[in-house]
Amino acid sequence: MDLERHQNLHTIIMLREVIRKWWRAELHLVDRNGVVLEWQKGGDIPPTPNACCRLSLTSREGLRRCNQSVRQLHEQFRANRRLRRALVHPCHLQFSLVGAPLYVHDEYEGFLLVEGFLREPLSGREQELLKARVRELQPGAPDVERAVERLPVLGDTNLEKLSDLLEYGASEIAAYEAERARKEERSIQALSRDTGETYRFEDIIGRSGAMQEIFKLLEKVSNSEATVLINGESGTGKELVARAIHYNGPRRQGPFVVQNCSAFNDNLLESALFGHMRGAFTGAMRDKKGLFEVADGGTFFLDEVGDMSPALQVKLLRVLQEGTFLPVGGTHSREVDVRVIAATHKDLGEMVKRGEFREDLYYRINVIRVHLPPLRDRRDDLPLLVDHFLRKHHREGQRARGLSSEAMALLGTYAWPGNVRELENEIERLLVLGGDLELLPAELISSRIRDAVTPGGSSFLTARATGRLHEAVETLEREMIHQGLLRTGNNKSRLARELGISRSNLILKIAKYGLDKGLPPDAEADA
Ligand SMILES: Nc1ncnc2c1ncn2[C@@H]1O[C@H](COP(=O)(O)OP(=O)(O)OP(=O)(O)O)[C@@H](O)[C@H]1O
Repeated sequence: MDLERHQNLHTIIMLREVIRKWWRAELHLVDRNGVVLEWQKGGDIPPTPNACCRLSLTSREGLRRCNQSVRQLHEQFRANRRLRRALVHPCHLQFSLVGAPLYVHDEYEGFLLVEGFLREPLSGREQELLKARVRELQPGAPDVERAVERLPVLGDTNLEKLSDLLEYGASEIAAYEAERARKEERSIQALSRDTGETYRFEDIIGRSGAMQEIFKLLEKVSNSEATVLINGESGTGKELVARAIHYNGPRRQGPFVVQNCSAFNDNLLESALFGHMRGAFTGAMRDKKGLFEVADGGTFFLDEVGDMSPALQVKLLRVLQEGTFLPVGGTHSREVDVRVIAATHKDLGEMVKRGEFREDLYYRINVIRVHLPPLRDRRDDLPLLVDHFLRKHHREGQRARGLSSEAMALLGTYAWPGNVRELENEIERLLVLGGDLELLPAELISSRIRDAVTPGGSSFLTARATGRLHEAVETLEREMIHQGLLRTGNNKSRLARELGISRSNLILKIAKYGLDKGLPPDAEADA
């Protein structure tokens, strides 16, 4: 357990300040072995507000005695797992310690400690005795008189408050660690999905006839080593399908490498694909591996293969036929074992006819063809995809269960030029804007989409004549409040008067619809 990290938690920093200010005492974290984190640093002990403790801790013998007291308290906690409340323990020099045990995932991890306070004021004689003992530890120390005069004294009530604060600090650390574990678990899951499971066929969503045909084909394709050509408009899921083929096939343990052939100019693309030798061109300071070598033993997804220059088409053909290539500036060819999956939104057959794409390469990569239909041709898949993306981009604690029937109808009418990617982005945006709404209303859909479906856009709200009445009423209510907040500059009293409802009712509705984000401050409330 990294207690250093806990030192910097906001709660712990605040607690430390409060304890210093109210009781002139110091908060420490003690680890599961009973070691005070800050006292480990040898002579580098941070200044504690209690000057007597400071003098004691900076002497070897004083530090030993303090450590001993801390260890005794630690032993009590360790020996009894049922002790979950703060305990007070005597220290030397007539001081006391208080500690609250820290349990993370039900394991004892140490305790929060405050040292250096008296339980009762000292009599004159006791003060003299204390001064003498401090001087024994630190002969010649100045200001011992003053240090003893300013000692913090904590009666029962104060000690109770301090104990509560320490227990609160311990519970905050435990909550922080629980949240961290949850996050780690989530990112491990995400990582493991990323290395295979995400790309199961189940993650390709679609039940339309066209998609059913594709699934059948993918089952066969994955188990083979054949080169695949995926055809489809941008955003139809070409890369998703390529990954699924790789991660469901015999090369799943090997790398999956992606390169978009339209992203670079010819020279850069050649060097990216095949690598280069040092000095091959200005700026080539050292040998560099190409992506074909990186993909050795795995799959190389070449996106937009139709944008490759004729010179590179020749090189690609050679890798496909012989498994060899020459790095830029190289004299010896290299050998690789790579499965190629190529993709394009262009009609390669037509390009061959026009002489823009090599015929031999076309036949070499077109062994198996997968055609991904655009979203507008498989609208049956829309509800499934919407549902999938709502789940994919749902944030913890968010209420959104779905889209209102009106919103769904709107999406169903749109032409989706950007295909599934555009739909995914739209759902992600709706989830952000929808705040805590259970059903995401049509009014939140991008104006680009609304205008395309119902030119003029805003007529959508008034034109509505179907669907559930309570949904329609909620949509209208939300819209009126939203517009009103913008119009009045978040003046809730004025808006409540305009709407004919009480201010508190308005505030409740604003919270219900998640409209309180991004508005200017309510000047009246501030006043
Ligand atoms: N059938 C599908 N099921 C689930 N998600 C999909 C589907 N099709 C596409 N997506 C999602 O849409 C987004 C775009 O998909 P992808 O990048 O695979 O498309 P592409 O055809 O390769 O696009 P481009 O040609 O622009 O590179 C990704 O987030 C992908 O997960």
